[in-house]
Amino acid sequence: MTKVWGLTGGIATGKSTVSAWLKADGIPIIDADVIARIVVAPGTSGLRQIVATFGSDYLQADQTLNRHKLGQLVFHDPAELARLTTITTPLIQREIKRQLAAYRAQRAPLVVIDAPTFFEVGYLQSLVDGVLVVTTTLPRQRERLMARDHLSIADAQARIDRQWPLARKVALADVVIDNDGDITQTRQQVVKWLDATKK
Ligand SMILES: CC(C)(COP(=O)(O)OP(=O)(O)OC[C@H]1O[C@@H](n2cnc3c(N)ncnc32)[C@H](O)[C@@H]1O)[C@@H](O)C(=O)NCCC(=O)NCCS
Ligand SMILES: Nc1ncnc2c1ncn2[C@@H]1O[C@H](COP(=O)(O)OP(=O)(O)OP(=O)(O)O)[C@@H](O)[C@H]1O
Repeated sequence: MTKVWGLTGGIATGKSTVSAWLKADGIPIIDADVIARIVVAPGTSGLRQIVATFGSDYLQADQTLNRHKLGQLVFHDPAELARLTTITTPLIQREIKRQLAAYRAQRAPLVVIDAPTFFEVGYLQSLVDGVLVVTTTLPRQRERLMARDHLSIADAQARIDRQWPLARKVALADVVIDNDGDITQTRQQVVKWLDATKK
């Protein structure tokens, strides 16, 4: 039986940091952010639908999606974000389920689904045995997001505001990973969870 765990948190709270450790430990990761890129690659119906909805201004010269420009639009306007996710969510959902079925067929003992909007999309909770939520304080989250993505405070806050508050996600967690401190403390919490889950 394959055990399936969700891995989520807020933007820049440390999901990728945690999932990189799990991957290094040989655990298969289904990464929703990676899938979100694949389903809008050149030649896909996802990209065609985005162009039909938002216009060809959102394509770069090489015909790939101008992610920065689309991000500036949708992260500042919930209605525009909803128009985008109406296109992307079903495509991402199909690919997550396809990858999960493949790992189950291989009898992988443990699979992790890493998704920033794990709870927001609604369908993922029914696929997993438990959910890990990586959290930090809001000032730390904003500071890390600004530094990593070279964003202004307003742009960082707009992205944070497009997701559920961290407290709401923490309330739904089976296990909380507190990533407010030193990275080694976070690592210890992940190792503890992994040891318990592998048993
Ligand atoms: C708007 C887009 C083009 C911006 O691309 P960009 O390369 O700048 O950012 P990237 O995709 O790496 O996302 C960065 C972070 O933004 C946050 N984010 C992305 N999509 C969403 C969303 N729909 N709602 C809230 N936050 C989101 C996540 O925390 C994510 O880790 C892109 O985020 C996108 O296509 N989003 C819609 C797809 C989606 O819902 N992805 C989440 C999968 S669960
Ligand atoms: N404990 C920590 N101490 C200092 N910096 C950290 C810590 N944890 C993560 N970071 C840094 O904070 C930034 C955000 O972390 P990470 O990219 O893992 O977040 P994420 O949750 O995957 O974000 P996203 O939702 O955008 O995918 C990165 O630059 C990372 O190196």
